[in-house]
Amino acid sequence: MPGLRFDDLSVTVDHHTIVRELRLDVPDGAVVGLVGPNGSGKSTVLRCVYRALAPSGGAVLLDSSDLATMSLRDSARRIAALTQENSVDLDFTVAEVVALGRTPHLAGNQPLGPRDRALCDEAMARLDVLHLAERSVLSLSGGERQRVLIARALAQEPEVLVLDEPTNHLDLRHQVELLSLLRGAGRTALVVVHDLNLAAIACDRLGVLSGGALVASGPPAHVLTPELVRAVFGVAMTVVHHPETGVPQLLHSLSTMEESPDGPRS
Ligand SMILES: Nc1ncnc2c1ncn2[C@@H]1O[C@H](COP(=O)(O)OP(=O)(O)OP(=O)(O)O)[C@@H](O)[C@H]1O
Repeated sequence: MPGLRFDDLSVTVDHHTIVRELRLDVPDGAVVGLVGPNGSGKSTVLRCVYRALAPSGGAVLLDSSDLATMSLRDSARRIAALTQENSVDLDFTVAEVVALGRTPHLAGNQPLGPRDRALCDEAMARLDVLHLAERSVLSLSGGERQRVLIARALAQEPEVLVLDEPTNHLDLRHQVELLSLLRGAGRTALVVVHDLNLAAIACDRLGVLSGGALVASGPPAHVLTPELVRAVFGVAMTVVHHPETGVPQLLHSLSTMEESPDGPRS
C-alpha cells in the first residue's frame, strides 16, 4: 500500500488556510485524481508533493517517510512533476528539454549515458514527440509542448508522477493516449483533472476538494454522484454509465446550471 500519503496536511499562507487537514492515500501503483472547483486547493496540494511549498501542518509521506526529512535531490529523483508553472521559455530543443528529466540521476556535469538516451527516446516515442526531437520548444504548439513536458517527467523514471492538468491543450487522440499511458504504466500518480468524465475514466480513485477540505474520496463510481457534483460544483448533472465499462459519465446541459438568488447564472 505505501505510495504517497497525506497525513493531515495543512497549508496556511498569510494567515489564510488553503488546505485543511487533508488525509488521503495514493496507493503504490494507483492513479488518484484530485478534482474540485477553481481555488479549492488542488495545485497547492501538488506543490507540497514536489516541494515548492512546505506544509504548515501534517506531512506528505512517500513510502512511509516524511518528504521533509529527505534531501531535495532524493525527492527529485523519486517524484516527477508536471506543474502549472512549468515553462519552456528558453530556446532548447525538445531532446534537450526531455534530457533535463535525467538531471536528478546524474552527478555534477556528467553527460547522458546510453541508458539515459534510451530512456529519453522511449519517453519521446510514447508521447509522440520523437519526430520533433531537434525542434526548438519555442516553435511548438501548446499541445506539443505539453507532451514534451510529460515526456520529460517520464524520462525521469520517477516512483511517483504528479501531474497538474496534464490533458490541457491536448487534442482528443492525445488525451486518450495520455490517459491510457497513465493507466497502463502501473506507476503511482496523483493527477489534477478538471474534466470529471476524464477523471472517471483515468483514475482508480478520486479525492474531491472544496474550500481546501477533502469532502469525498473513493472510486469514481462512488464519488461522482449527482448530489456530490451539485453540492461541490453547483451544477445539476445526470450520471450515466458506459455501456461496456460501467464507468460513470456526467451529462449536463446549460439549463441545468443552479440558479443563483438573482436568477440563472449567465
Ligand atoms: N501564495 C499564495 N498566497 C495567497 N493565496 C494563495 C497562494 N497560493 C494559492 N493561494 C490561494 O489558495 C487557493 C487555492 O489555490 P490553488 O491554486 O491550490 O487552487 P486550485 O484548486 O488548483 O485552483 P484551479 O482549479 O483554479 O487551478 C486560491 O484561492 C488561491 O488564490
